[in-house]
Amino acid sequence: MKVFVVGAGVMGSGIGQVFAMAGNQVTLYDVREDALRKAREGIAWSLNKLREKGVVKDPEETLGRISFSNSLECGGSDLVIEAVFEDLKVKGEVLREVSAKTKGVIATNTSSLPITELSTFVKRPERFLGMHFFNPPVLMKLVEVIRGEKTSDETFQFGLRVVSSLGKYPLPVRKDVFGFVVNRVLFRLFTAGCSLLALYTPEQIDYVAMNRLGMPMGLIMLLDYTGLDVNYNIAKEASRRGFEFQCPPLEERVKQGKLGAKSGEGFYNWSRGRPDIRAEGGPDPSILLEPAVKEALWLVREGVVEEEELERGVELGLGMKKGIFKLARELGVLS
Ligand SMILES: NC(=O)c1ccc[n+]([C@@H]2O[C@H](COP(=O)([O-])OP(=O)(O)OC[C@H]3O[C@@H](n4cnc5c(N)ncnc54)[C@H](O)[C@@H]3O)[C@@H](O)[C@H]2O)c1
Repeated sequence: MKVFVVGAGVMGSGIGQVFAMAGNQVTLYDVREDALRKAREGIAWSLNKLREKGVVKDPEETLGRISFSNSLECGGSDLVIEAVFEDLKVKGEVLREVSAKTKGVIATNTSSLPITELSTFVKRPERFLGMHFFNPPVLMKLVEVIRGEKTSDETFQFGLRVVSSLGKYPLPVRKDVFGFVVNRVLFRLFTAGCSLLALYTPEQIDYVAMNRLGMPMGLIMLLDYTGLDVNYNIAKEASRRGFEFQCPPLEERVKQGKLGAKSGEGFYNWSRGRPDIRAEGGPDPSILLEPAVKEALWLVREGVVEEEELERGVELGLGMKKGIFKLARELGVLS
């Protein structure tokens, strides 16, 4: 298959690499030459690491399947994946241009913009869908495949098949809801964690998230790690689109210039690297989990996703040891 990836940043370069590793012919396009150079270096480095682990046989051959281009000549592609900045205007312009050049399927890797809204920029909205890869695409086994209101059944099924062909799990998101599935669940966990900051320390909350909910990193630490400014912007966008994701302590810190790991301080001090979590007397885990369970139930009831799919998606996307429903039953949140 011929795949054209627009935007060679963190996600675009990873997505291009994944497609090349699965034997596809890939063109990676960016407007910035330095982004293309960095992408080539990053992919070459990663392929060599994967050879050491026995995952990739011939890094040179795999890299040879990727062309790095500053020309948006995507005609003849079977699939175009848009992975530019998370900005409606930028994405709109790119999609309009791409759609004038290809009759192939177009997918967006957006994490928070509605697929249906983005589909207004393309000529054939029935051949448009969401393909939400997780970071880093090479290592994360999950891809949410999102059906917009106008996506045809054929395009949706094509998206699911393509993701399977990459050796990843395609999580079918049958309705275009804000944040899709895994992030909606995560935002509910964040909101619960944030509200408990009035009563507990970040360490106490994170200790429970890691040791009782089986998360690989504590919730408050994850906010710091992914960037408080990034999460603050997502929270604002979420509220604007009718999904309440509030965290006043987050806003306070952003206003003080504390942006998390990247600025050296957020809820934690990162000056000596990733903080150690040792704490006693944290919250009851069911209080942390309950809003996420309600969200998961809503997603299933609304026909967005099926229970087993959601379980698998949360395990793979959030790295949780158990699915949300299983955990909820064990903790007595669900009977
Ligand atoms: N970073 C993550 O953790 C993550 C996870 C899932 C989804 N996403 C989504 O993936 C998309 C890309 O995010 P990212 O983290 O890779 O961003 P990034 O900033 O690393 O990369 C974006 C790239 O797009 C390029 N670009 C911008 N405008 C362009 C244009 N008009 N034409 C061609 N290239 C253009 C930039 O030069 C840059 O190289 C966003 O929609 C984001 O929401 C990100």
